[in-house]
Amino acid sequence: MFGVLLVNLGTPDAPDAASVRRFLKQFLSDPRVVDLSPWIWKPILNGIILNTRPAKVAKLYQSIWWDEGSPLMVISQRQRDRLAEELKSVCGFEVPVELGMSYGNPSLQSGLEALSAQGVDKVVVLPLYPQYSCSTVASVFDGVAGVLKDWRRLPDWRMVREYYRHPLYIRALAESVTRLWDKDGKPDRLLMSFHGVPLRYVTEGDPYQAQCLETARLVAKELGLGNDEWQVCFQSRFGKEEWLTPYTDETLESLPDQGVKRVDIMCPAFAADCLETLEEIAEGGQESFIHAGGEQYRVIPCLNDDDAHIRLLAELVREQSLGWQLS
Ligand SMILES: C=CC1=C(C)c2cc3[nH]c(cc4nc(cc5[nH]c(cc1n2)c(C)c5CCC(=O)O)C(CCC(=O)O)=C4C)c(C)c3C=C
Ligand SMILES: [Fe+2]
Ligand SMILES: [Fe+2]
Repeated sequence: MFGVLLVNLGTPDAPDAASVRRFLKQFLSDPRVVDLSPWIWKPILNGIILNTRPAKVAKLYQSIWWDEGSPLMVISQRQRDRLAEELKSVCGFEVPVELGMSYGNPSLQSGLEALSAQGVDKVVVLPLYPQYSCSTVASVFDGVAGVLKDWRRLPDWRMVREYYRHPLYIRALAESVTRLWDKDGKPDRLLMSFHGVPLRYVTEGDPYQAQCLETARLVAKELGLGNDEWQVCFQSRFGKEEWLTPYTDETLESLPDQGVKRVDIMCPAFAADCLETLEEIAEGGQESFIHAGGEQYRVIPCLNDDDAHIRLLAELVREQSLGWQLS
């Protein structure tokens, strides 16, 4: 029987310093995320970051936390449930879909074990990262392989590596924009803000930046935008190294002086709204832009559990499972 492991990054169990610390420790100890030599990185992580950052970041999580839990978790659960419904109606039989997070709970291990317990021996692993990066998708690969290395009977498994130019993805993003524009009009500029990575990862071969630029170009084309009507930037810089530029915060601060007073911003690298979109972009970004003289700042939600997004995810599963005898 075939099933789906839906994967995202993960999030703390609660918006308090202890939970955030536990989450950050696991996340930031992954050499795919921070690739510095452990001799250099471990003392910085354990001595400085894990002593200062959790309390600060816990406050940020508190500002976006929902009654049901962390937005990323709540939305991921809805995506899981809706994808299972969609696959049932497309395939005509039940397809188990489980959630597994790269860091925190539910883990990749619990997701894979839950699938196995339902008799699944063919697994499509679907990381919810449209653009491939070594810091995200490759870490999912490591995580899944790390679980399976202890199993006697391996499932057949395939992983969606990327979907940055899938027509259904591009269309879903474009429709999320036109929904706003048809109702409330166009801005001066559409910003597409992608999560950043250290520039060095890209110079060493990570195709992430090129894939982000291609996603943005295709969305702009789908929307029929001229060159001065849209722009790409990169958010969530971490640490001292140079990351992909232009940085989102600096871009927002510079636009009003260039006469761009009304901005719409979307985050195509995030399949679900989370701390990085609800706090950094929706709260922090708005403040930077208005403070710099901007007049109108609108945030376009992530695709979350939109119908068009769920149809895309089902199609990715279908394409990945072609050639399997499904039942
Ligand atoms: C340390 C380096 C980091 C890299 C490289 C990185 C890449 C990366 N991350 C996402 C998606 C998400 N990141 C999220 C939170 C988050 N990211 C980092 C650091 C790196 N990310 C940190 C330290 C944190 C935690 C918060 C903080 O301390 O600032 C999240 C949100 C999780 C949530 O709970 O809401 C997501 C999603 C992508 C797509 C990516 C590379 C392409
Ligand atoms: Fe991140
Ligand atoms: Fe951040």
